[in-house]
Amino acid sequence: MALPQKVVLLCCGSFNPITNMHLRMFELARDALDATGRYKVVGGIISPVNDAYTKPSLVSAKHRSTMIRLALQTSDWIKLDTWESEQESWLETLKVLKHHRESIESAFNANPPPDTPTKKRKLNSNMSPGMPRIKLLCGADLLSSFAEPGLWKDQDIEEIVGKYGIVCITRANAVNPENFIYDSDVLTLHRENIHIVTEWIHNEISSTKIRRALSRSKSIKYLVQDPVIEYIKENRLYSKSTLDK
Ligand SMILES: Nc1ncnc2c1ncn2[C@@H]1O[C@H](COP(=O)(O)OP(=O)(O)OP(=O)(O)O)[C@@H](O)[C@H]1O
Ligand SMILES: NC(=O)c1ccc[n+]([C@@H]2O[C@H](COP(=O)(O)O)[C@@H](O)[C@H]2O)c1
Repeated sequence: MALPQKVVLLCCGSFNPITNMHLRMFELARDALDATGRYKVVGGIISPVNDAYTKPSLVSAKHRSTMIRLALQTSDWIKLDTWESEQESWLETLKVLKHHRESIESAFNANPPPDTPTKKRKLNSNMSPGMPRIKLLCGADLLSSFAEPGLWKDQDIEEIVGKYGIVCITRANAVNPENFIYDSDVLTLHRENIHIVTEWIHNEISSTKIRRALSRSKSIKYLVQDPVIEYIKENRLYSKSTLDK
């Protein structure tokens, strides 16, 4: 039987702030992919969006990254990567995927596992059987944003789904990903590259609701990691007065 394909999951987003659901997405995705026997998830990357994304109430990437780092203290396989947020401007998600693919390939080629045949090492790195592949991890709302006019380039969607693949977690109040894929020719064409993972423990955790609770001085305990809550308090993030500014 063929060895499972190694996979690194990349989740791009605002993380404003990071919630327990962001962390749970990685666990759900790893369980589901590993269970297929075709994949083995070997890593996870969280890439906070650049400040130039200019979403209302987006706190600085410095704060968002620090909160991610604090939240990841309990994970031994998900890592923060600040490359995207350190760029001069906002970057399309396809470019972020490409950057991480290239980093994984150069790390692999610099230090290939001892059992990789020398010939394979010299070939196009994608050909190496042990080379981890990167997939985009997202919620169903991000998948459905593909249909928002002008938001994503058609060729970016085609390359993301055709060349990389998507792991999509179902989300309360978001579209049913199966229906959404059916409505799209390009997503249907690459259906085998889209892994839908059902979150059976329905919840409505979102960063928007966390910010709203904070602005009303309501507790967010058990929805966000404790060190993140401490950091938010210390830096007075998302209070009514700071959000109004
Ligand atoms: N509860 C959730 N269920 C499934 N996916 C989620 C959930 N929360 C966030 N995600 C996914 O995590 C990724 C990053 O999300 P993001 O940081 O934009 O969080 P968000 O909660 O959607 O933010 P906001 O409420 O500020 O728009 C996206 O792909 C999003 O779909
Ligand atoms: N064209 C694109 O590549 C494109 C468009 C919209 C959002 N995104 C990304 O999606 C992620 C989530 O964005 P939201 O927080 O707006 O849901 C961000 O990382 C953002 O950069 C990418």
